[in-house]
This record gives sequence, structure tokens and C-alpha cells, in this order.
Amino acid sequence: MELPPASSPRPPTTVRRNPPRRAKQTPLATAPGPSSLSSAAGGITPFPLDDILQPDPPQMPPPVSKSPEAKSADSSENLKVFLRIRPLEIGPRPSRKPCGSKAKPRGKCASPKGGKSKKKSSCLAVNDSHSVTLSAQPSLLDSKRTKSEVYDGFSFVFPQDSLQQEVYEKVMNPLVLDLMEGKNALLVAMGPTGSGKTHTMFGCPRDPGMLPLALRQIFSHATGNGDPHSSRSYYLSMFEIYSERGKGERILDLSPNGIDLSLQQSTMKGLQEVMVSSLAEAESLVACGMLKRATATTNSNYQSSRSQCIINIRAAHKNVDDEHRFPPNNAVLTIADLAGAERERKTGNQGARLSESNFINNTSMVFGLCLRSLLEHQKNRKKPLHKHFKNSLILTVKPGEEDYADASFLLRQASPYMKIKFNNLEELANLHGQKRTTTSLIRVEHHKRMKIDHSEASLVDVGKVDTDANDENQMSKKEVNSKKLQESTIPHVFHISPISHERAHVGVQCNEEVSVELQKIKRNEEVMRNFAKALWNVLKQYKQKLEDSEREAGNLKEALRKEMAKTMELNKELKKLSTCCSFHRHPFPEEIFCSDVDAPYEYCAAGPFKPLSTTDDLTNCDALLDDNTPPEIGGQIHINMPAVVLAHEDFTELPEFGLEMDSSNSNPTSLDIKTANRDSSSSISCSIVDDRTICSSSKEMPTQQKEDKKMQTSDTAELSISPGDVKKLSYEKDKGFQEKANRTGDKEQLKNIDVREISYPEGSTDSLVNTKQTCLTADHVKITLSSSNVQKALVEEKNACSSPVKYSDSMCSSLSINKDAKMQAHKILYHKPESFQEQKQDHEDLQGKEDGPTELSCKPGPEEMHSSPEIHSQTHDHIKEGKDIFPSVSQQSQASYALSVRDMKTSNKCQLAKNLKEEKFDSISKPKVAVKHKRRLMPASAMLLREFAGLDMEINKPKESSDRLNADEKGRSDGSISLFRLLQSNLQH
Ligand SMILES: Nc1ncnc2c1ncn2[C@@H]1O[C@H](COP(=O)(O)OP(=O)(O)OP(=O)(O)O)[C@@H](O)[C@H]1O
Repeated sequence: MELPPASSPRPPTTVRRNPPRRAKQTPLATAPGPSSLSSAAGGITPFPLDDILQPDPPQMPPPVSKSPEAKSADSSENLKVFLRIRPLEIGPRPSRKPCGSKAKPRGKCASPKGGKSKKKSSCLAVNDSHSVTLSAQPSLLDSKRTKSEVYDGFSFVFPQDSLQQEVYEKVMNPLVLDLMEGKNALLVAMGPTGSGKTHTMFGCPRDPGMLPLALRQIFSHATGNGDPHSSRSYYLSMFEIYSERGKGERILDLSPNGIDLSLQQSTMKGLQEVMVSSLAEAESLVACGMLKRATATTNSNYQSSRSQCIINIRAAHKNVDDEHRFPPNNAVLTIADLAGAERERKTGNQGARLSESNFINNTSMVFGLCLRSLLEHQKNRKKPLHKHFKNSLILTVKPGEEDYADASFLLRQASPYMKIKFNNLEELANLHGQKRTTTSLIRVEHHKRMKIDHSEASLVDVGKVDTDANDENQMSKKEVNSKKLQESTIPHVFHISPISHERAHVGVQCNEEVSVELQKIKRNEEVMRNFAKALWNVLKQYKQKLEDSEREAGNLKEALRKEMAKTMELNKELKKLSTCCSFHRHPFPEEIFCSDVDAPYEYCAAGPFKPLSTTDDLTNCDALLDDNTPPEIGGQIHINMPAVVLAHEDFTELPEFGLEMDSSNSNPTSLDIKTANRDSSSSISCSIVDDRTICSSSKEMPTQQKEDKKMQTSDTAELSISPGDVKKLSYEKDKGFQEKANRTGDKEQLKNIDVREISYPEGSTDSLVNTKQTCLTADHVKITLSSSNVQKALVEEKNACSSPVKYSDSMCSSLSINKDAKMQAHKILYHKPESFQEQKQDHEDLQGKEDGPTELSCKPGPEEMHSSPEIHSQTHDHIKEGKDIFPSVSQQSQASYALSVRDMKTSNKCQLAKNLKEEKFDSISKPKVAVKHKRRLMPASAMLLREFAGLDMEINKPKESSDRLNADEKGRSDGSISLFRLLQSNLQH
């Protein structure tokens, strides 16, 4: 090997390399695992995919598990490209021998070391065994060629001093071995003319080339005793493709009796194969063919080949039986010596020779195009490039400076060929053959399996397996069957093993494959079993959850049913309450308080002037309407309702109101009727004094309200009973009660209502009493103050009446003194008919004092009169102090109507609501009723307090003298006198 001179400057170098490609990472490497896909539902454990897939897949033996494509990938190899550099100096050219024009001179085989020639510089330097550097000589360097080129990737680079044997060992020997093993092989020599192609392929007797050396190797093995190769026959054929004087392409059989050939569908028709049984026959045949090959002398090559020469050596079995013992395919070793590309400038060919040169160049170019097409074809991965033989290409170049262009052209052309990859179809063919054998074995095994499983076919048949059967038993049976199959398969495979070593190898592979298949089946079964278990567990969890949900739904339905029942009851109560509270839309004081003196309690019995909507309202109404549940002492029920503002001028139109009291107190002495609203409070206090009941009315108004005398009619209107709304009630013994509510005008002082003027026509009382449709029990006493100044009282003895008294007009209230307190309470205000007779005279005496301070004086019977000065004084203290005895009411935003019953320890039932009818309030709610507000001044308590100041002086005076005194003159009213007497009577008792 010659290296470039160190002294010569090396031009810039362009490196042409084929760097190895790195495989890209597959997207699956970063794909999420299957466990991430499983999401746990609420309360349900996630599906255990990992557990299901826990069994590791069986490890496939590499040679068996790989697909044919993978195997082909492994067996793929690049086209082997060798580079042989011809020596710069060859021996002197011997003189021509007259053996014919085509005879090659012996001098072509002269050793390059033998001749003496001028040392030339080389354009090609060997870097290593796989790369060379091509450099142009300095004289040829110009602006365009200033670079050296490095060609890398060669299978091997043979330097100039390489020997034929070295080339044979690396290039030809593997192919020959493949041939003798029944594999095809190809070796092509390619290079410019005179580069040593023919020398490399054929050589000379002293330095034989690849073909003679191959024949020697082949026949050296064929003659060995006991060698299997001795049973083969080798056939040799030679032909050339040439152009006769440049007119056309011809194919000539180079065998001794060879004729022109024709190409028919890749088959060389007429080609003779000469069986060679010895090396000598083969060499002789080759020598004869070389003599027939067309050669010519050119300026580049003394004996230049003018055709493409192809030699085939086919190895075949001698006996037909041997085809069963050896691989069935015949191997062919092909050796091609191409004609070298020529440059007209170098060769100096003219005429027919020039045409011949064009043909040679064209065929060389076609060969290059074929290789390029293979290179392009391998880019199509769907159609990989296969080969049926090992392909090797040996390039021969001349390293002379003048050969730079040819060498550069060749290396440029052939460098891509090193990228050509072939899939060795022979290995695939063998694998397919093994696979076919394996398949046949599997078929045999399958047949045996059918025999084995015949008795249990019903169990193996998956399609007929009963799903309700025990899976584990079936699995165990399947495992047993699999074991039987495995046990029965292995001896069968070994049974065929004595046939041959290779087939035994195939049988072992088959056995391994069957084992792998069995492992696959087992794994699949285990995976399916785990899957079934996991699915069963998940289904059980869902079932449990579903049962829980159904149970909870049942509980909810039950609760809903109960709630609906309660709702229905509440609706009934509401309807009942709505029915009884039928005077909504009417303005009326909203609250009535019933209190006891000793244990004051407030009990509201106001009617539902508006629909009740709140639970409190319902509760209040329930307590109100429930006779069996007396109100709690100190309890308080408020029913809000719109109010109406009444002026004292309109007091004559004051609607009827009644007080219904249900008291067990045996000694009621007084009662207070109190109205309260946000702006003012009014009260009517009735007390028993001697044999009379004195009622007083008072009104407290704020300053602003006092200044604003205009009444309003609205939802927040108020009912006020002013001191001027003095009622004179008269009692007629035989005619019952009659109220004459005479308005006395605005007065700034406490006004009492005298009951002397109450008249009740005879017959009316009876009719009322006898008319049981109206109301209440016999113990009930009702007082009705009507706007028509007619007071109707109803006294019922024993029989209860549930329906309220229906009064003729306007708003009404009722006071009922019931049950245990009946005889006492109602006599506070009213007397029974027999009592009325006794008190008639007193009333008549009082009738003449209408002009004086009005008092409401009811004359109860002596036995029922129980005055309570302490209580009365207490009440008056409240009034005097200006306190609201029902402070909780006075601050209400809406008007309220307070009814206070003192000295009643048991429940009072205020059925004001029942006694009020909706239509009776229509007139009140009209604007004409809600007139302007009048100023209310001193409350009745103040008046009473003033009058009580002088009672101590008058207490012992005769009745007639005191009664005859003018109230104004004495400084006290009749009411005070009556109250004083009541107190006196109580003290006496
Ligand atoms: N490695 C070598 N050692 C000694 N001599 C060689 C070597 N290679 C080639 N030669 C000599 O070079 C000359 C040309 O060789 P050869 O005829 O083999 O070239 P070629 O490539 O076949 O040319 P062509 O394509 O025109 O036939 C021959 O005389 C041959 O002996």
C-alpha cells in the first residue's frame, strides 16, 4: 500500500460517510399504562387491571418468537462492496502471441513488482481497511477541484500490493462456502477499463483469480471420502453479452459448443451447462470460454474485455434420494466480469470500437442503475428488498494520477451501493420450510390432540361450555389436557428426530414453539380467570351498592309519605284555621291578650284577618282553637292582621266586638280590654265596684300621632278607642242588654261607660238564648257592641254552641266567660235575667247621669261580685304610670287588639275570630270608616286615679246622698263611686 507523499500538501477533504442511524423512540414508550385508565367509581374499587395482567407473558425463544420480517431484518445485510486498488506499476507487457486476436497476453498476469517503471504518484490513499482518500494530483487541481474525498464504508479495501489469495479469502471464499451449503452467491467485478477486473476474477495460471481458486476449493471438497459434498454434481456455464461492432446486443454461450443465446423472461434460452466433475475439467472449460470471450486492445488496456462475461457454477445432488436428505434447492454461484467503462480520450477507440465502447459504457451504466433501483426500492418498507443469494461487489480502481477522474467517478457511483440492504430470502425460505414442517407437525399434534381430547371434547369445546359450571374444574381439566398434550407432543417430536440432525433441530424448535403456545394459552386462561374474578367482585360491589340505594330510597319514600301525611294534616289544620279565621282582608286589631292577674298570661284569640302562613300562626291558631289544651300561663299568641284607624267620632260605627272568656276563676273582678298599636294604645278596663261593673277606656298616643289627627286606612291602620268613645250601656232587667254607644266627643279625660243605658228588648234575649244556633255554652256570656248601638248579649246556660254568633253588621268581637268562671265572669259585665231584676233599680238610678263621666257599669248579682282592689289598683297604677300593661304588644308594627282578662287562672278562649265574618268588615275597611284620627288624651286610669283620691272621704256616706251628688261637684265620677263600692263589698266579704 502506498501512502501519499508526506511532503505534498493535502487538499481540503470532503468526508463521505454513512453514519449509523438511531432508531427513534416509539410513542408507546411514553404512553400511559393501563392502570391509569382505570378510574375508581364512587364506592367501587377500581378494576384491577394490573392484577389481571399480572402473569408474565411467556418468553419466546428468539429464533421462534421472531416474525419472518424480524428474522429477515436480522438476516439482512448490506451489499458487500470491496475495493481493490490495482498496482500502479505492472510488469512489462509481453509480446503478443499469435493465438488469436482475442487471446489475452500472458503479460497481463505479470507481477507489478517485477517491472521497473517510473514511480508515479497515486491519487488514492488507503486510510484503513474500510476507507480510502481520493486526491487529485496538484497539477490537476484548479479552483473547482481543490478537495480530497474520503470514501468510507467498504467491506474491505485491498491495497495495491494485495494478493489474489487475500482477496479470495475475504471475498470469494464465503461465497463458495455458501455454494457448497446450498446457498446462492454472486460476485461482480466493476471498475474502469484496465483496473484489474479480469485479473481479479480470472487471474492467470501463476496467479489465479477468484474463479480458479473457487473451483479448486469446490473440487477439493468434492473428492473427499464421506463428505456429503461428494454426492453433489457441479455444472458450469459461461456466456457473454457483447455488441458486435456496436450494432446490437448479443449473448454468446462461451461453452465449447456454445451458440448465441436469447433471453426469455430472465431465462437464458439455449445456455449449456457443462457438468464438471473435476478441477481440471472446470479449468479447461473456463479457459476455453475465456478464449472465446471478446477482447480487444485499447490504449488503456492491452487486452481489454469487450463484453460482460457471466459464469455460473451450480451445485446439484447426484441422487434424487439425496434431495430428501439435503436442502432441496440448488445453489448457484455467479461470477460476473463486467467490461470496464471507457473514456474515448483514453482508449482512443474509433469506429466500431468506439461503438463498442458506448455499448460497454451503457451496460455498465445499466448495471449501476439496477443497483440504484435496488437502493431506491429498499426505501419502500412495505416491499423490502430480498435476495436469494449473497451479493458482493468488488470494485477495482487504478490509483494513478491520471486515473483520478475514473476512480472518482467509480467511487461516487458505487458509494451508495454500500447502503443497499438485502433480506436473505434463502434464510427466510429455510424458515418457511421449517415453518411448513412445523405446521405439519402441529397438524399431526393437533390430530393427536383431537384423539386425546376426544373423550373430553365436550369439556374442551368452549362454545358448548355451560357458563354455570364450575370454572375452576374446567380450568383444571384444561390444564390436565394441556399437560397431556405437551407430554404427547414431545415424544412425537423426538420420534422424528432420528431422521436427521437438521430435522431433529427443526423438531426441537417445533417443540419449543409448541411449549410457547401452551404457555400462551395458560397465560390467557389465567388472565381470563383473573378478569372473571375481578369482574365478579365489581359486580358484587355494584349489587351491594344498588341494594343500599334501594333501601335508602325506601326509607326516603317512607319519610316522604310521613311528611306528606303531616303536610296533609297541616293543610287540614290550615284549612280549618282558614275557615275559622274567615275575616281576612279586614282591618282589625291583630292581637288579643288574655291575662290573669295572679299569673298573667296573654292569649290571643284574634281572628285571622289575613291568611295565616307561618307556623307560629298555625300554632297559635291551634292553641286558640283547641279546647282541650288550655293556654299556658303567661303564654302569648300574636296574630298579625291589618288594622283600621278609627276616630272617636266614628265610634258609633265601631263594629261589634265580643269578649269570650273561658275562665275558671271564681272571682273575676275586672277585665281590661286593651288595644295597642305602634302609634298608640287604648284600653278598656272594666271593674266590679259594688254591684256594678265600671268600664273605662283610655288612649295613649305619641306626640307625633297626636298632632296628626288624620286617620289612615291601610294595612297598618289602627283601631283606637279614644276616651271620647264612651259607651253607655244600659241594662234592662227583662229585656236583656242593650248598648247605646254614644259618642260624647273628644275629651281629654278618662271616660267611663255606664251600662245603665244598655237595653235588651225582651224576647230578643229569649230568642237569642233559645236560638241555639248562635253560640256557646250556657256558661258563656257574650257581649256585643255593635255600631248600631245595640248591645246583644247571649247567655247560654249549659249547652254549647260551636258556631259563633252571627251579628248583623260590621266588625264584631265577643267576650265569653266560660266554664268555671262562668258565673263570676259573665256577671262582671252582665247579669242573668233574675239578677237583672235585682239590679234594675240601680240602673234606673244611673240613667239620669248620662251627662256625667261615662262609666260602664254592669251590675252583677251580689253573690258574684268580688272586687279586687289590689288588682284594680294595680291596673290603675299601670295606667297611671302610662305603662302599657302589654308592652310586647305596644311595640308591634301593626295595630293590635289586646284583651286582657284578669282574675282568670285557667284558660281563656278568645274566639274573636270565629265571631267575625269577612263580609262584615268590608264596610269598615272602606275609606269612609277609616276617618281621620282624633287626639286622645288622658287615659281612664288617670281619671280613676284622680277619683280614687277622694274615696276615703266618701266611703261611709249614704248611698243615696252620694249617688245624688253631682259628680263634677264631688270631683269624682259615678264609675269611681261604683268601683269604690265594689271594693267596699269585697272588703266586707
Ligand atoms: N493486481 C494486479 N496485479 C498485477 N497486475 C495487474 C493487477 N490488476 C491488473 N493487472 C494488470 O493490469 C492489466 C489490466 O488488467 P485487466 O485486463 O484485468 O483490466 P480490466 O479491468 O479487465 O480491463 P478491461 O475492462 O479493459 O478488461 C493486466 O495486464 C493485468 O495483468
